[in-house]
Amino acid sequence: MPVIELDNVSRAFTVSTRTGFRRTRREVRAVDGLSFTVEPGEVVGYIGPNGAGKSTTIKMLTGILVPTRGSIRVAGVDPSRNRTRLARRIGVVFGQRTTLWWDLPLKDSFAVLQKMYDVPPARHAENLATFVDLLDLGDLLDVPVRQLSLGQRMRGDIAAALLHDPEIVYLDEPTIGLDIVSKARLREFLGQVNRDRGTTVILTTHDLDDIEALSTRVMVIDHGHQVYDGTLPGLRASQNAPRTLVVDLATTQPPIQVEGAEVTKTEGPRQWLTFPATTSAAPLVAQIAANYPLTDLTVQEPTIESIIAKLYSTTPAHQ
Ligand SMILES: Nc1ncnc2c1ncn2[C@@H]1O[C@H](COP(=O)(O)OP(=O)(O)OP(=O)(O)O)[C@@H](O)[C@H]1O
Repeated sequence: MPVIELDNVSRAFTVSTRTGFRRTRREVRAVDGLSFTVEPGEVVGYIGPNGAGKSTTIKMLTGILVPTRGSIRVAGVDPSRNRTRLARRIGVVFGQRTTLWWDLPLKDSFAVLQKMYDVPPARHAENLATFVDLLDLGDLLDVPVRQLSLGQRMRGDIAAALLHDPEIVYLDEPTIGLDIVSKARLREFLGQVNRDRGTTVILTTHDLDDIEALSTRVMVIDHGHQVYDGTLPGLRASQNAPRTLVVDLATTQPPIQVEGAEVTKTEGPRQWLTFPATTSAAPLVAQIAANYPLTDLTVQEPTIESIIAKLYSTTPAHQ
């Protein structure tokens, strides 16, 4: 049974703008007719350009915002009518803000949360020990939150969001501003929590490496509409973005002639050829090997960045 269900959900805002002495009111549909379900244990990457409606969706899922139209159920309840009850079953992390108490040492914030969520002391101690170990928080527990670096604070925030064993966790830009090592560590931790505890994860991010590392499913939203829902390989295939053959020849040559592929770049004896995603690379490789002094060769898949950019540019709202 789905743990999250949205049925034709919309949320509009009235925005007033002023030009000279005239004030005009305009309706912005941040989310417009959105329907989807999420099964327990899924890790869904929820992506879209700025202003697409991602935060509005997450706010409706946590019950902070009420939809203008449509219905939402999270863990079997309507979030806006059961906000307090639902709070025990969900965890939320906003990369840009902390939910920890600024002046308290990290461990005191954790203690407040234990009381707030009424977590049995033994369970709290067990979770704390696990998270301190996995997130390497041992030396930070006595440090006031305001003295933590961004990466340290983020690890603290993620532990805080998970201490009460939520079934669902919403992560809004959890790796924003972190260095590569911290990002990798956080992704590994989140993957482990999902595997070990079956926690459902909704991940909003502009860092597509987060999605590649963690998500089994990608949902793309643009102008409040869903424009894609499926796997990452499926997203690649749907956009039919060309693949690239990187060919190393024994000697520098003019652009080589290969039927079904086109040279787009040369650099000394190396040449780059693009070919349609629907074509197999094998006959191209055979052609090159038969006609040129081939020494090495690799096939490059299109980057997700290029695929997503293509998807945004082809959605109706942009045309
Ligand atoms: N409280 C509000 N009042 C008026 N308009 C709003 C409000 N909140 C959001 N909007 C508008 O709704 C649209 C969607 O905003 P939302 O914050 O959900 O986008 P987002 O996908 O999270 O963007 P970003 O990636 O920039 O965080 C935008 O046009 C935004 O200006």
